[in-house]
Amino acid sequence: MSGEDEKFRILVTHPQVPQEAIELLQRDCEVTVVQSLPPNRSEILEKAKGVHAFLWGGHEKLNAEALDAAGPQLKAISTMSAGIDYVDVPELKRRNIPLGHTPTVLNDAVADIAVGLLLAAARRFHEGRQKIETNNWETYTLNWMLGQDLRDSVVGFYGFGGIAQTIAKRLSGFDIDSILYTTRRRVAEEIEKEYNAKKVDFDTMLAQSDFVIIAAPLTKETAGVFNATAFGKMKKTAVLVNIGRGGVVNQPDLYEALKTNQIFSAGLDVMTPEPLPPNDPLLTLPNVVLVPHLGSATRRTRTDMGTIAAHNVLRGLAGEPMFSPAY
Ligand SMILES: O=C(O)C(=O)CO
Repeated sequence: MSGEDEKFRILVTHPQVPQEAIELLQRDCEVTVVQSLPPNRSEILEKAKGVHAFLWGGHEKLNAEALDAAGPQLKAISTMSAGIDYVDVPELKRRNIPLGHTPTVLNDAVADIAVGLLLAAARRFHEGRQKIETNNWETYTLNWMLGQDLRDSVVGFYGFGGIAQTIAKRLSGFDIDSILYTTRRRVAEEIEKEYNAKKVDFDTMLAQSDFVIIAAPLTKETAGVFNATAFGKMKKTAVLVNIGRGGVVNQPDLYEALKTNQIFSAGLDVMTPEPLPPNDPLLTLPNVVLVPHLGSATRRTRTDMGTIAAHNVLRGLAGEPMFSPAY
């Protein structure tokens, strides 16, 4: 489109999408930004009417209702996230609407959080703080608050894509022994060599790993696979880290496994539901470290995610392949 009256119209569905992204879109398009925080569904639906693209800034449901609210001229959408579990992908495909998302750019930030959670859970940071707060710092015993070593450990990954490989790169600095990973498809041989990684079945990965890191998206296949049976196959000394999606874990089963010391500890960036209610039983356990889905929450990453989402949208509008297509 060209000329003042014929500009593409884009709805940005979150008021905190970085200014850099808005400015990119504004160069050639007319941009409307949702103002409510948290974004109000009715405001999104009302402002969607007649737009040609969405920059979908939050994790609000992106479904037929939103697509209908825009109308048949809607040509392109990008999320500002790697995970797209809140998107009705079959519905978008049915309508031939290309979808972009923002993987890769957040690999470093999410990997940093994963390593932080792994160390915090292995070395009992949360419990340690509780000991100080309750005046239970036992200086007299040598065997107090012993944790798990990363050195010479076997690290298991459930999912071995970009984020997992970025975690593996960081862990190589901790002198781990090797990596076992469970995925549908084997990764390239060079990658396996680089990280001393071997593809194994789920049960072997669970049984042989000292640390198990969930770095898989939530899909029909991954939902709830970390359940009582899976925890029963893990080492009693194992540490579980989840930076994928809360739904991959059966949370009541995880609670039981931690409470009964069936596994050693867990570090979670993602959980069910989000936000986790303050009275959730997980919060009563000393051996779980929780952070409120902060994986991609760094300034630089957020800006990069916004910019990539904007490029996705602009390319989609131009009928070109998106910078990072979701399908
Ligand atoms: O972008 C995503 O999907 C995330 O969950 C980042 O933590």
